[in-house]
Amino acid sequence: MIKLSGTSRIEEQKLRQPIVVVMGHVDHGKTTLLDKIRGTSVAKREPGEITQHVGASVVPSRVIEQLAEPLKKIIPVKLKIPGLLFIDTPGHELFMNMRRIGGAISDFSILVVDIIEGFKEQTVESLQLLRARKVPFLVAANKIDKIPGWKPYPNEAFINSYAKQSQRTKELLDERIYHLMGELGRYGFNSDRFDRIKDFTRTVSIVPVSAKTGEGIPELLAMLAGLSQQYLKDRLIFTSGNAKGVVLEVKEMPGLGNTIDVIIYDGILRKGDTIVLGSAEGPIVTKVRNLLMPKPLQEIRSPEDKFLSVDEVVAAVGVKIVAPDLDNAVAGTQLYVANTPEEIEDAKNKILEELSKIKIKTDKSGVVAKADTLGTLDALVEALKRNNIPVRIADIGNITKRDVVEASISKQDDETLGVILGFNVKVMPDAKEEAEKLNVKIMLNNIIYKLLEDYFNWKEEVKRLEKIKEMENLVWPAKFRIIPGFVFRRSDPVIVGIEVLGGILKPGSPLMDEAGRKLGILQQIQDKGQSLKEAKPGMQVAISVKGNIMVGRQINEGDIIYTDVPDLHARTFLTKFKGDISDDVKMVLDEIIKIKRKSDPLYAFV
Ligand SMILES: Nc1nc2c(ncn2[C@@H]2O[C@H](COP(=O)(O)OP(=O)(O)OP(=O)(O)O)[C@@H](O)[C@H]2O)c(=O)[nH]1
Repeated sequence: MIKLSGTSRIEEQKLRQPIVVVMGHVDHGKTTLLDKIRGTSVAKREPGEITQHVGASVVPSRVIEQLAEPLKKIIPVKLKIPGLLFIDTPGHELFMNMRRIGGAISDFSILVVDIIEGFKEQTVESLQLLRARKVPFLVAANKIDKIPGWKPYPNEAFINSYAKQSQRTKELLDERIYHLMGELGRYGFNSDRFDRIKDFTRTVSIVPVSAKTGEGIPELLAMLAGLSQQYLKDRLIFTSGNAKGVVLEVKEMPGLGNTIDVIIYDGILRKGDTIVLGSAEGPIVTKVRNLLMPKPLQEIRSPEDKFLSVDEVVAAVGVKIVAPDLDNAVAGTQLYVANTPEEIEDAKNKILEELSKIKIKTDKSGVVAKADTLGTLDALVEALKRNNIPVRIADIGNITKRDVVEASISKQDDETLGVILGFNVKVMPDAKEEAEKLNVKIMLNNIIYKLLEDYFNWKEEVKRLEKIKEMENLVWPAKFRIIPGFVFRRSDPVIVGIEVLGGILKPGSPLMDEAGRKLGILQQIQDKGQSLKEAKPGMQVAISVKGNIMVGRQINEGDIIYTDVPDLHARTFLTKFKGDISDDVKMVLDEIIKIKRKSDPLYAFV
């Protein structure tokens, strides 16, 4: 007989498997740890028992109890939960944001931290998500085999292996644990090594493990099972009503069409049930044609023979659903079984509400956020909000021409908002063309914090360029002297040789004398026949000045001349660009202010 974890003896079953999600920084060992855990359950599988689900793996309680045998003092309880269901793909953005009504689908989480590296960006991000979603967690302090001097004892319980290490190695490990405790404390979490904790409701457990050697895996599983059974009882009570779940993935399967991989977190799902779920266009109502579970590896006869058709599954389970009309289904959406017209109506409303909450058009001006699933979109929008980045449009799917047009509207208000941020999506060819035409920036990344980092770097660069442009448009303070004997033309335009004494002299600047009398506009600066964009102190150049002036009348050889900086420009230098101008420019500006205030006491008043 084939026993599906979670589907046998429905009536007697009281608690379902807790759903466990592994989180943590890239390369800290999430995948390796999951592989080790999966390997453990496959190795100790009973004939016919299915531990591999669709998108998830189950470690039966029988296996956990067997592993925890040497740890009786730490985990005294007999397990009542049927096992632990691990979501197979690590990646917190999606799974932490797949929500069931009133919380995350994850019942418990493992935060993997490389014991050598300590906390990193995604560790902190994960902690923030865990706190926001109120998900209980423990810390797997991974890679203990890398502690200097560590002697590995494969698949041993940590406490046994630890006891056999040298004093120095024990101390080094303890130091790293204290360090982790400090880091957790910084984010408001009390924590300790699991075997030193008295009150598990107030203290986060740190379990030292090696995903490579398997050391500590017995404790990790025992702690997960013990803690979730003890503290999440109400949440784990099995109900035999209509199934509720979340869609992990939408997949096209040869011969089956579009199928959905679903984690059912509550109730029973049967062949023939009507299900309601979300698509980018609205709720989908369809009927379950088939339910598929992976066959145990040993029983697969051919590549097409990977699945086993079952009549029903009960929570918690990962299952593949075959049904018509799933083409536009989106990952991350809720799924409800609804078998009466009232239930269907109710489920459709819930889906609509969920979709409208996430597909937001909030801020009038803001960035465009696109993601592949509802869960990732939700996570992206939340991260943007947390960083005070306004969002004009958030939607699921690839980046289209319409998104570019929307971004270009925001760009008119604020250059730094004319941008599209895409998480795990593609850019459609016409969108790419339009983006080039409208000069809209598109950023793609599959890690949220990197996407935000890219955005902030780009924003800084845009601001810097804007500043340069704005500064270029100002009349700069400058002071120069007409060199005696270097008058090339007396009027219309005046052409003379000068020496810059201070500030930065640029073409287009209006000029004045030391008494503040206007002297026309500086047209060109030349040096050895070359036009210059600016001249700095010490340079001797030729300039042409247009206006109603003549050498010998308004100006003379040897005169000191200043640029006539408009009031608004002077004030801009003194405020916005205060930190960007040199002392020399500031000194010349002070002289100009003195001259100007003789006729206008409020000039450059800030
Ligand atoms: N020595 C040692 N190496 C480990 C351990 N766990 C993982 N590694 C190594 O660390 C590297 C990263 O491990 P992964 O499991 O890919 O890390 P991850 O967190 O899943 O990374 P992403 O999936 O890329 O986010 C790999 O080279 C692993 O072999 C461990 O306990 N000890």
